[in-house]
Amino acid sequence: MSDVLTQLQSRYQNLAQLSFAETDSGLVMVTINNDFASAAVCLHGAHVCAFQPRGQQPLLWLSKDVEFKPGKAIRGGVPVCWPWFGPHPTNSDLPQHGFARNQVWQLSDAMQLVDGATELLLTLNDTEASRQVWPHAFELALKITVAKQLTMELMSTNTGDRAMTVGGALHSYFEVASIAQTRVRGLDQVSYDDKVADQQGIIQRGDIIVDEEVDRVYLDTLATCLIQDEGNQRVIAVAKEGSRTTVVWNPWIDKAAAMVDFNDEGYQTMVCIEAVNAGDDCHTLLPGQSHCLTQTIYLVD
Ligand SMILES: O=P(O)(O)OC[C@H]1O[C@@H](O)[C@H](O)[C@@H](O)[C@@H]1O
Repeated sequence: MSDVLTQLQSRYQNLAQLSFAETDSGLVMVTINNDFASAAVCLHGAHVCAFQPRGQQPLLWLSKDVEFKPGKAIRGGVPVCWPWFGPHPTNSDLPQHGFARNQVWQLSDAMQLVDGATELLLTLNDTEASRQVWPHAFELALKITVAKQLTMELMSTNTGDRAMTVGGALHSYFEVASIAQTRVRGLDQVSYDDKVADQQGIIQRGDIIVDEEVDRVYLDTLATCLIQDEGNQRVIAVAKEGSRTTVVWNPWIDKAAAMVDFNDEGYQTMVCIEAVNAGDDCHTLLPGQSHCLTQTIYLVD
């Protein structure tokens, strides 16, 4: 057992809602169980791997071929993409979706709230290595509240002495019974860039139906999306704040097959709805300033 695991178990021994374990590769996983839901959070990437309201099916999709490896992003759940979304704008040698999802975060605080929900605070600060990739002093904090709904608040703070510009995403993978019986509502009439067709400024007409590879950047939208998961007879709501960009992604057959950590059939039971800061929706923070990107997911009653 690693020192980190022993320390966490001792520090939170009185918080019965939490338990700690390690993957074979040494990543620390926090499991949360309360009256409302269960969840699992990996300290590697501050990655929510699972969320399941009591008596319900899981809301988040995790690849059956997921790899828990130091330095590698976890396939499924909610990767935290930061401080940029997608490829780095000027240097293709830098990692896609930034570096935060490949770092080990600290569990800075955990508590039971008065209503019985659980709150975790995970933090990541700049290091010598991060400053070589991205030359800024920062604190990144992810507050995760596990209740009937799952709320993730990603707070970026400039702790340095010059301006920094942050983009990123809460890149949530949702589980559906069958993508053929799924619709995504909430983006009707919104303009989007289609990364598959390499076309800009297309207008969404009606609901989104995923019957091919979909990789779309919806612009200037604050909308709550509703995933109508007919096969499970449920509707998952995905609400957000601090983001005017929503990405909808499903890799479909060929791209799923090309990813070693994405099981070949997995595209049939998932869709990503991502709360994003990208393009002109990035935020320039002066010293001491912060930006908060929030995503909340829940089942519609
Ligand atoms: O494989 P990654 O780096 O986790 O990215 C997955 C997908 O993430 C989405 O957000 C992008 O729009 C896609 O283009 C990308 O393929």
